[in-house]
Amino acid sequence: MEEGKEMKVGLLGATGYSGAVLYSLLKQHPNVTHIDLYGHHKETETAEFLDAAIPAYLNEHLQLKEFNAASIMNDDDVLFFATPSGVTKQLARPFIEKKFPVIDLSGDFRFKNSLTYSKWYNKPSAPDELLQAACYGLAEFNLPASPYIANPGCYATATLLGLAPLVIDNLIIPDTIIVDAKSGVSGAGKKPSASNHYTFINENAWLYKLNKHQHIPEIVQQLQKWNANIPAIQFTTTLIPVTRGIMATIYVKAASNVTLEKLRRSFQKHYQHKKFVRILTDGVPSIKEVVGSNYCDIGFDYNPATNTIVIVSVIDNLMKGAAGQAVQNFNNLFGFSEEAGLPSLPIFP
Ligand SMILES: NC(=O)C1=CN([C@@H]2O[C@H](COP(=O)(O)OP(=O)(O)OC[C@H]3O[C@@H](n4cnc5c(N)ncnc54)[C@H](OP(=O)(O)O)[C@@H]3O)[C@@H](O)[C@H]2O)C=CC1
Ligand SMILES: CC(=O)N[C@@H](CCC(=O)OP(=O)(O)O)C(=O)O
Repeated sequence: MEEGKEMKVGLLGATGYSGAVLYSLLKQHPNVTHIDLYGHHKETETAEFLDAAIPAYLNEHLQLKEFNAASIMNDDDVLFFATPSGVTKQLARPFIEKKFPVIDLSGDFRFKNSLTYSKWYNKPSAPDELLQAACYGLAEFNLPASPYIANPGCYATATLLGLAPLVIDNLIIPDTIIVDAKSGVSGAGKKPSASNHYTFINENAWLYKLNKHQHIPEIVQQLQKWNANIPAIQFTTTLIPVTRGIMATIYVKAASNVTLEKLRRSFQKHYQHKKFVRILTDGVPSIKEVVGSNYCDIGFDYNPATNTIVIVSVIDNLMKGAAGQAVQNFNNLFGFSEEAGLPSLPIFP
C-alpha cells in the first residue's frame, strides 16, 4: 500500500488507558484522516461524558458512536480494540469473516489453543476456528500474516524481545529461563482496586499472580516457535509504584562456549535494523529511559562464575506494551513507515 494512503480508523475503548494513548498516537499519524470512537454504554455517548472521562483531552470534544460491526466496516478502514479480555471474543466474528483489518490489544486472540486461554484467563475462549484466523503481532519478529492482529501483552513484549536473539541462536540452556518482571500501576488499567489504591502501592512492591500469570503461556507459545526445546519458564510479576513502565530482568544459564562477545553479536545481528529496539553497549537500562516512547531498551551481562546470563529489558507498558506496538502493527499491515505516528524520543527527564 502506498505511503500517502489516507485511512479512517475506528477505536473501541478510548476511555481506557491504552485506548486514550492510542487515540493520541492516531491523531498525529500522517496517514490517519479520521478517527471514529465507539462506546458501549448508551448513557455515556455524549461529548460531555468523554471530556470528563479523559480530562487531559478537554477541548477535543470526543464523541462516542454506538458500536455496530456493519457500519464500522462501511465507515472505517481498520478497527482497534482496546477493551478488557473477554470482550473481543464476542465481537470479532463479523470482522474475521469479512477479513476486515483489526488490531486487538486484548489477550482474547493471542493463543492458538482455546484450552490455554480458558485455563489462564479463567473464562471461556473464542472458538478455535476464529483463533486460527488471528496472527500474533510481536512487531519486530512477526509481520502480519492475517488481517486480525493480536497485539502482544505488555510483560510478554518485554520478555520476548529480551530473550529472542539468544533463543533463536541457541545460546541458552532451554529449561533454565527465570523472569522477574516489574510493572507500573497503569498496566492494570483504569479501574480502581485494592492493589492499585495509593495507600497500598505507594512505597510498596507487591508480587502477584505467582505461577498463575496469563502471560506465561503467551511467552512460552512464542518461545517454542523459535526453539521447540524450551519446556517452560519461571516467571513472576511485581507491581511497583510508578505510573508507566515495565522492567523484565531475565536470568538464564548459558549454553557451552558462550562468551559476552557472542551475546553481543547475537543481539546486534537480530536488532541492528529494528528501529524500536535499542541495545546498550554497556550497562543496563532503567524504566525512565523509555517512558513515553515505543522503544524497548535491552542491556545484558554474562557471569562466568555462575554461567548465568542476565538480560534487562524495559518498555513503556502503554506504548511498546500496548498502543505503540498497535500503531507499529498498523503501519506494518498497511505498508506505512514503521515509525509513522510514533514519537521519536522518550519523555525526559
Ligand atoms: N494497560 C496496559 O498497560 C496494557 C493493557 N493491555 C490490554 O489492553 C486492553 C485495554 O487495557 P486498559 O486500557 O488497561 O483497560 P482500561 O480498563 O483502562 O480500559 C478499558 C476500556 O474498555 C472499555 N470497555 C470495558 N468493557 C467493555 C465492553 N464490555 N465493551 C466495550 N468496551 C468496554 C472501557 O470503557 P468504559 O470506560 O466506558 O467502561 C474502557 O474504554 C486490555 O485487554 C489489556 O489487557 C495490553 C497491554 C498493556
Ligand atoms: C500491572 C498489571 O496488573 N498488569 C496486567 C497486565 C495487563 C495485560 O496486558 O493483560 P492481558 O494479557 O489481558 O492483555 C496484569 O498483570 O494482568
